[in-house]
Amino acid sequence: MERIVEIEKFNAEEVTETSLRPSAWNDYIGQEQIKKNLGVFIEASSKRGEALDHVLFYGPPGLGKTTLALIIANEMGSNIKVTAAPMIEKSGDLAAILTNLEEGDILFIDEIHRLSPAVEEILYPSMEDFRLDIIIGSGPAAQTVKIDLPRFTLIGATTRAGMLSNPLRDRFGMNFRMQFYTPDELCSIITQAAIKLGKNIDKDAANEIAKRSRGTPRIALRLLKRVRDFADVANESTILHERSRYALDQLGINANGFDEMDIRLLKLLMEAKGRAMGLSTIAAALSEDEGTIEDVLEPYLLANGYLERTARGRVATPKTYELLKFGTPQIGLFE
Ligand SMILES: Nc1ncnc2c1ncn2[C@@H]1O[C@H](COP(=O)(O)OP(=O)(O)OP(=O)(O)O)[C@@H](O)[C@H]1O
Ligand SMILES: [Mg+2]
Repeated sequence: MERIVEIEKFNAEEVTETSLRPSAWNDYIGQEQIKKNLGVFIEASSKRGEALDHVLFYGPPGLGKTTLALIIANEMGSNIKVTAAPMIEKSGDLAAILTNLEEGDILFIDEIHRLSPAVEEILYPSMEDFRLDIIIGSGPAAQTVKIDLPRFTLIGATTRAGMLSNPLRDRFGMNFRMQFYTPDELCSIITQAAIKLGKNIDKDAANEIAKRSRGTPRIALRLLKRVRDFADVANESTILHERSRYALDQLGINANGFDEMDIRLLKLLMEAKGRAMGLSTIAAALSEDEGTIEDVLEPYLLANGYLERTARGRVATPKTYELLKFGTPQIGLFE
């Protein structure tokens, strides 16, 4: 059977990323625990000749949720239809997608926390009973028409797990939280991608990029491309450590991979001189919404010990003060 991969979402980033995206299970580096579990479930459902149970991936952007969904389809030899919640405006849009699926197909919905309540309502029975309930007409004459759907697998992805409604979350048979990548894993991803770009890369150079990538493959690949530009201009066929360090410095990439928002958040906390700061205060000061700070910005800082959550709010850790040279916290929180 020939596989069809339909991609509806086509922004510039997706297009440039596609060429570096691994398509085989073994080329997907890291997320070992997720891969191990998924491997078992995929094998079991294949053996039974059934569709895989619905899967939800959540975690910060660029950690490989979309990539993993495409790889699952590849592994199962299934067709995959890729879409994103903001593209499914009306319940009719979702009904059209669902009725076009075939037995064993995978439907990938990105940013699934953004589905409207009306669309979610249609999704529930579809996920649970593979049945579409459509209401025709209105008022006393309204009728519900039930349409049977083929058994499909829904793969949902979200950066904002907290914004998912409970009934929706409960309907996924498997939930996987994506982890940040270790520098070693990022090194392998960078080296693999460099080969695809037709370049050799020195181990130290790959390491240098890995260290500054915020634990995130998307950032690592972006930095690799920019470093490659510097190497190309210098007519070097291999990306060397010295060149990569120079390029990253020129690009203003912090040695710890912090981006501008990370720095703004950490500086704000350090200005509080060790006093804990509540989420809503931080959100107001940074003009960002609370959920984004909690789900997108903080996980990396928490995972690496730059930030702590206490009962009273967030504080920067001594590691952060040390790193950003801001003096030590004034209030004795760390004694
Ligand atoms: N484990 C991995 N091994 C190799 N490359 C990876 C891996 N994970 C991600 N990538 C690369 O990183 C890029 C970003 O991954 P992807 O688009 O899957 O992230 P995402 O979690 O879906 O992000 P978003 O939340 O923004 O949709 C892709 O181009 C992919 O090539
Ligand atoms: Mg994605």
